[in-house]
Amino acid sequence: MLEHPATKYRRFQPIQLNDRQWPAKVIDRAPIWMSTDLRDGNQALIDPMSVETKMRFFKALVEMGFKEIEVGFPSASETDFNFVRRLIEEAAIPEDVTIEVLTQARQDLIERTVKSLQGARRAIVHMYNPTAPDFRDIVYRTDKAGVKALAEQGTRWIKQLTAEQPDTQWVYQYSPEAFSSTELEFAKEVCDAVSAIWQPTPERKMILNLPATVEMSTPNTYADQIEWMHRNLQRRDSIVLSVHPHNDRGTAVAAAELAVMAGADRVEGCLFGNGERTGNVDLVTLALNLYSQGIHPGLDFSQIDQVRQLVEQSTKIPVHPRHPYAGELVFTAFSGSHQDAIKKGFAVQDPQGYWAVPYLPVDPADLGRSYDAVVRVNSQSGKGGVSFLLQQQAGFELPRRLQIEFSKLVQKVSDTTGREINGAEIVALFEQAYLQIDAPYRFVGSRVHDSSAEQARAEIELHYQQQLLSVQAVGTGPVDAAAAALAGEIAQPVSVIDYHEHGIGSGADAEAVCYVEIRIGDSAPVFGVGQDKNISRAAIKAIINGVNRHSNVMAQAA
Ligand SMILES: CC(=O)SCCNC(=O)CCNC(=O)[C@H](O)C(C)(C)COP(=O)(O)OP(=O)(O)OC[C@H]1O[C@@H](n2cnc3c(N)ncnc32)[C@H](O)[C@@H]1OP(=O)(O)O
Ligand SMILES: CC(C)C(=O)C(=O)O
Repeated sequence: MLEHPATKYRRFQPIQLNDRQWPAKVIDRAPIWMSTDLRDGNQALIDPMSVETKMRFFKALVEMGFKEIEVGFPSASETDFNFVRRLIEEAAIPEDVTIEVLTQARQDLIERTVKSLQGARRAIVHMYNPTAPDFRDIVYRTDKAGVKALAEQGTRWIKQLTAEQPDTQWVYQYSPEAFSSTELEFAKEVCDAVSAIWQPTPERKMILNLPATVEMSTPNTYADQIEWMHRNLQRRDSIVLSVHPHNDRGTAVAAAELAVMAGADRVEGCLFGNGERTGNVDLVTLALNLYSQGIHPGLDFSQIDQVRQLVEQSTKIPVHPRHPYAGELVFTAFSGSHQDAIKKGFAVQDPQGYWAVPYLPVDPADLGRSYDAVVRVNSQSGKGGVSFLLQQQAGFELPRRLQIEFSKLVQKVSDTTGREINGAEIVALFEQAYLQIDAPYRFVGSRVHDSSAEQARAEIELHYQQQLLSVQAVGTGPVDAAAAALAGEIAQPVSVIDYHEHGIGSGADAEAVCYVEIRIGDSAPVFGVGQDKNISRAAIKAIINGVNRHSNVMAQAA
């Protein structure tokens, strides 16, 4: 890299628009969307789409709700020409959808373009020519007058040729290519000259599309340019003002949003930002940004994974796992504090109320994404994530101190293996550590007699060192009685510090789970967990489990 990049790169000059209005504007409805996936997106692919792929993509765009779809550049290739013909001949274009095609301002190309549209009910013919100084000097070796004359001439050709096919309802779109690096006064002069020839009316509007063909400035500058055109263009009431941002600086979404605040009625772009170089503006992000503000975008992304698959298969370009709203990882938290907040958010989320789950800007379910991937556990995770998965996968709702203890175990495994621990593995670890412990004592059976409101007698049968034992005691309830019975057996006091229970499942499959924290003698407290269809048996199993775990800890320490 250069030490002094200013010797090579010129700074983009800001626009003098001191009374700009757009910063105070709020977007309160969706713009008109135009998908150019099948044109700008397609022209940027290593392998452009076949007719079949385009057809599948077109149908999916229609299902998503797009009403304007640029389907190709029919004068460029047989594939594009044939695709347009097929759409028309197979009547594949719904009544409320308008197809659009692109052409250069060249007579032969315009003729072929208009020909491709024969029989269309309604069509947008989109003509472009570059207007910026670099293009004038380097590519066209002409001056402003030459560029303007080309735009005017091309418009006349289109007007004349489309008039010969009066059964089609024609809409004309003009783009001063490289608008955002064109002198504003000159861009307006060319656009005004074009609209003067086409003569749009408020009832039969034309589209003026102002592209950031290469994104050159911060989005506020693009917004200034759009507001200036919006305020100064002639025949504004007969014009649909459209924007077409590219993403060279990575700010196309912001540029499009500010441009809508600045007066744009319409946005052209591609799904997930496919398109030339760094891509066109991403229409999925734009639409879902609106959705997350409570504004319906008029596009349906309720099966976002299917949309992503369609785009990946058609373009052969993967969508980044961190792509807003659609990436594989964007509704996933690995880190402990995020998981903790998400878990608490889900616990209090009112299904009918405003969405307020921390770290999740929208409800994944609205986009057809499951909650399964919301929390994933690795060495960066804490108790919140571990207990969330344990609850989600197996229904266990651990008390807080047990969450802390168990998450340390999971973290140790994750640290040692150096990888993610999935939900099934977490459940297996939990069962191994807390449920599948039946030595030295194995529960065989139990009976609890409530002798009075304050007293219960627990009789417990146990298997111990290949013998069947029977222990019994009286306590204030089944838990207290079971603790006393086990205390007698191991000849040490067993005190219950904490007790929790809950149900898992429903109907005939319902089970109770009990968690006890017990202290045996003066040693450190241990947890015991018991699960059974009968709640008293679940509590007794939890005490036995705690005694076993204590005994195993002591054996390991010895
Ligand atoms: C910003 C954008 O995305 S614009 C869309 C770009 N998309 C595409 O180019 C994809 C489809 N294009 C193609 O397949 C080809 O370019 C074709 C078939 C349309 C034309 O191919 P060719 O005739 O071989 O010419 P090529 O594309 O090289 O065009 C260059 C010539 O067209 C002229 N030209 C380029 N754009 C335009 C335009 N918008 N209006 C008028 N003339 C133009 C150039 O000045 C150049 O003229 P020259 O030969 O006199 O120097
Ligand atoms: C044809 C125009 C709108 C274009 O694709 C661009 O400028 O990027």
